[in-house]
Amino acid sequence: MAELLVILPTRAAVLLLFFATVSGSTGPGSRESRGSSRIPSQFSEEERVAMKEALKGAIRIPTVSFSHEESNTTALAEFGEYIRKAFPTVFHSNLIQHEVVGKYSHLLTVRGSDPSLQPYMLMAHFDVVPASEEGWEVPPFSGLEQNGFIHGRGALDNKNSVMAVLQALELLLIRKYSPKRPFFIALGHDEEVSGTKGAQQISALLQTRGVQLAFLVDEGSFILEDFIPNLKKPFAMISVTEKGALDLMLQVNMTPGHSSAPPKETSIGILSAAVSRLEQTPMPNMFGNGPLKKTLKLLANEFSFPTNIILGNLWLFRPIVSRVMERNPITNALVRTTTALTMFNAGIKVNVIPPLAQATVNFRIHPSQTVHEVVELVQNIVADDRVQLHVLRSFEPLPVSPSDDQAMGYQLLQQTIQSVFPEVKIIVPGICIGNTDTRHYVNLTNGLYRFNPVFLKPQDFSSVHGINEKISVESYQNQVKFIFELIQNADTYSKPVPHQHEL
Ligand SMILES: CCCCCCCC/C=C\CCCCCCCC(=O)N[C@@H](Cc1c[nH]c2ccccc12)C(=O)O
Ligand SMILES: [Zn+2]
Ligand SMILES: [Zn+2]
Repeated sequence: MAELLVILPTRAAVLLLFFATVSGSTGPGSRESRGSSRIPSQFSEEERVAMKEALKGAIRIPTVSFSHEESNTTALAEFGEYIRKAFPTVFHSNLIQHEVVGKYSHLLTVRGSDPSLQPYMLMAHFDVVPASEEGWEVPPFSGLEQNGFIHGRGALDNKNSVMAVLQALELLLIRKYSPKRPFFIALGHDEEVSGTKGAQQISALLQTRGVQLAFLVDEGSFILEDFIPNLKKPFAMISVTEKGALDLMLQVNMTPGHSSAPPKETSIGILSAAVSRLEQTPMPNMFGNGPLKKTLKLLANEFSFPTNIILGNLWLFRPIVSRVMERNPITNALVRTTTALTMFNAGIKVNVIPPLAQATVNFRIHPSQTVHEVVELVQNIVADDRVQLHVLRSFEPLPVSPSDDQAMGYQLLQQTIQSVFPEVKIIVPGICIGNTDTRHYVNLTNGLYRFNPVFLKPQDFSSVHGINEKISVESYQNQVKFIFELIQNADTYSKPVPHQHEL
């Protein structure tokens, strides 16, 4: 029953017709169709060159999201034209319905030859954060290839995924592959400014159509290398949850006056003390709650003595492990709600005691806390009635998606990682410390997975939203290979028989 594509009556006719109709030469019944027989993920030299050139072209379009109100809309529209030209087979296929949503985002509905199978969704976004040329080895929107790397803003976040998904589908269709399981491709244009015009609208549209997804895959985690001292082997982390967020504005209003006779305390002084208290008082360490325990348990075997024993016996060593994790900013973000002072505004003239001081603090909420709990903690830490708190935006941490042997999305990712990256022996569930468009789809599925099939080192992580963002040509080609295999694996997936427990 769960395998059924659930569609509400309103749009049922249109969508069922689209999913079910077998038409043209690419239909599963036709002689030309490859049906769901396995196609090897081998690409010619010409195809490999075309792949990387297509990514370079995508990077050259400066699809920058500056703020909620401001983005480079000319570039966003150009990007839409670009993908249509780069992937003609996808955009002309009668298996695929293409819709532009929220002016610039793209939703592709890929018909499966077996519409009774529950669809899944592949997600990515093509807007990027701004990049000035300062500090870059090559201009950020040049898409230049140097020493085997394609450079530029979006190379890792997240034009690589947009292009890899479309590229893999293009190559499958060229080989006459006809997917069995229906799926969606959702390409957002405003993820960097929270996805309300893109992903949120796509999600609303799919909800009106009554779509329920088996699972979805978005950005948000990688195959990590050198992130943990003493763990030399790379490990794939599939994020099964994501932190919540709270943007809190702290404000102090005081009577303005002449700076020659200042009061004992000013709005700036009061606010500075408040935000300093927040910075100096970290939110509670929540280690031991949530999926991190499973992550560490799976990683434990990969360490040598005594770390393997320590991580394998958290019931005993929990206090030590949680303290060690606090020392590094990334692992610290995994164990608690983080507090980041990101904006501060006050003062109008050098000789005026300012009436107003404002600071904005960005909290990323640990999966075992709520927005309300964090606001209460902030009130207690600030402990000053003169400091007003205004919630600018908030959302709760995302639910934890299943990672057991019955979880189709997780199992498919795991299986595909094992076949495309045989050198990666460790695959663990994890927490995404940043936010993604995934959260707009919580009503559509409980299988929300964040994973990019790309190797990432700490210095690469710094390049995301930083300088010298780049991806190796080999890495990108493997990403295409991964999607190429994932789509086929989704077509041959069968639920494992649950373990029989002996009486
Ligand atoms: C023991 C295990 C060690 C594990 C190490 C973990 C390493 C972390 C590696 C990768 C982390 C990837 C982070 C993904 C970031 C997600 C995308 C992003 O940057 N989003 C932005 C913008 C954004 C999108 N929606 C919202 C909503 C609210 C605020 C901001 C955003 C972001 O999170 O700021
Ligand atoms: Zn991103
Ligand atoms: Zn980003």
